Amino acid sequence: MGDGNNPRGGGNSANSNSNRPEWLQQYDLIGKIGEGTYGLVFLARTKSPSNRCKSIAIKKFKQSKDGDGVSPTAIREIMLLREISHENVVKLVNVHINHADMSLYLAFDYAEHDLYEIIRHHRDKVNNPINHYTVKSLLWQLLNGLNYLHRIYQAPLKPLGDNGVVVTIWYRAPELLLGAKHYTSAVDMWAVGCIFAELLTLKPLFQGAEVKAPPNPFQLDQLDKIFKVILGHPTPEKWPTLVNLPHWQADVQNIQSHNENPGLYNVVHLPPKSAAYDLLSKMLDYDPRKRITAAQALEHEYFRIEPLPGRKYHVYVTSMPSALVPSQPGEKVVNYPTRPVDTTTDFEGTTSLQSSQSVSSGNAVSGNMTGAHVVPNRSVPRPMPVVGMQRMQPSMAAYNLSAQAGLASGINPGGIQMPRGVAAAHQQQVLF
Ligand SMILES: Nc1ncnc2c1ncn2[C@@H]1O[C@H](COP(=O)(O)OP(=O)(O)OP(=O)(O)O)[C@@H](O)[C@H]1O
Repeated sequence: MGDGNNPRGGGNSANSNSNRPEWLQQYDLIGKIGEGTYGLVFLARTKSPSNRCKSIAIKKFKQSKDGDGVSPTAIREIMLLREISHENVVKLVNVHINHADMSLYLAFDYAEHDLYEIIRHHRDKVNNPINHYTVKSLLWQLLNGLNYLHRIYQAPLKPLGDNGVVVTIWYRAPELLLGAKHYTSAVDMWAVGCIFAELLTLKPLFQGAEVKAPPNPFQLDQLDKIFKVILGHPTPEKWPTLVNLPHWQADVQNIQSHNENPGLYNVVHLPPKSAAYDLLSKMLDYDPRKRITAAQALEHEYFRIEPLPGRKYHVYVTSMPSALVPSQPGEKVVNYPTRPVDTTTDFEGTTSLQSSQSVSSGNAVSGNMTGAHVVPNRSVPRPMPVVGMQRMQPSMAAYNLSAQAGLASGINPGGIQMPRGVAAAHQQQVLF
């Protein structure tokens, strides 16, 4: 891409003869690093003299379904992201529209690691739990970013779409599984609780099997895992609004047939009187109205006792984020793997016929190559996408609230030229 013709500037593209827009020339494309619901994500390096070799994550949005310009989803995300500035939330640094085909590219600060890789490293490679300081630091940073987003994006909360599916099933709050119609900040806190437990045990806490068709929020196996395996089934005494949830009424027999549970503390191997367990159980309170908020969680005793959490992702010591620096002198430094990069895929998602190779993103700046391997296919659910010790994507609630708030007050998303069809789509968004 560097020469405006070749997407990688290194001559190894499958698509070297396509016409590249001028803005692409400020980057060297390294390769594909991920794929989400809304498009592909690439690692690139800036080429400007002041910013030489700064790693950037470029997210290319899929075209809207009708092929009619930039999708309302993308516009919503940009509007939200432009307002966000927080040390624990990944930063949007640039927005580009390729006018030839109206494709949209968002450039973010690059997050070197993610929780999935850290957990996998401990589980599969080193066979050791993550140290308490790191768990606490990751959790604190996650809560700090989330608290910022929840402060910014408050009620009214976004009604869910028809099938209500918004969060990877393993991290989905019970009220959503039982058919709640609104996405709330309490939903995020449930997911944080699940992630906290997973950081402690290196295993997803509630690993239900998802039934995808027909689309339905009611996921019996997931509810089973929560009610039967870990927490016991909820009662209207403890959760009064439970009886109003559509699937509680409809499937009450099915749900209530389970009684036994081993106790959460046994599963996460925490003393029941510990501060860590107290915080975890408050994040996993069935009643969303009683569930601890991000602000309350940050004030919890767990974060006031030793080891105190490392709070800033951008303070690097021996080129590692502070959360990953061991707390005790003499404690072993863990060299976490950096994000794998598929150097064979270009911005069009076209895979070259060249042999597949992977660049350690951590070494990308110095140009080092590692051995050949491709980006692992993460077909199973993984820790909620909002998470990353360096990276946090806003919650869906935040996205949608931003869209509503922004549109209601007439905010233009950063002077972006609106392609055909976007204005009409905007109008539709404010109607729900
Ligand atoms: N700023 C970033 N730095 C490093 N990697 C990133 C960054 N943004 C995204 N990625 C990688 O790209 C993947 C896809 O990101 P994307 O934001 O498109 O989707 P997601 O949030 O993972 O999932 P979904 O959008 O489906 O909820 C991520 O899982 C991550 O591996």
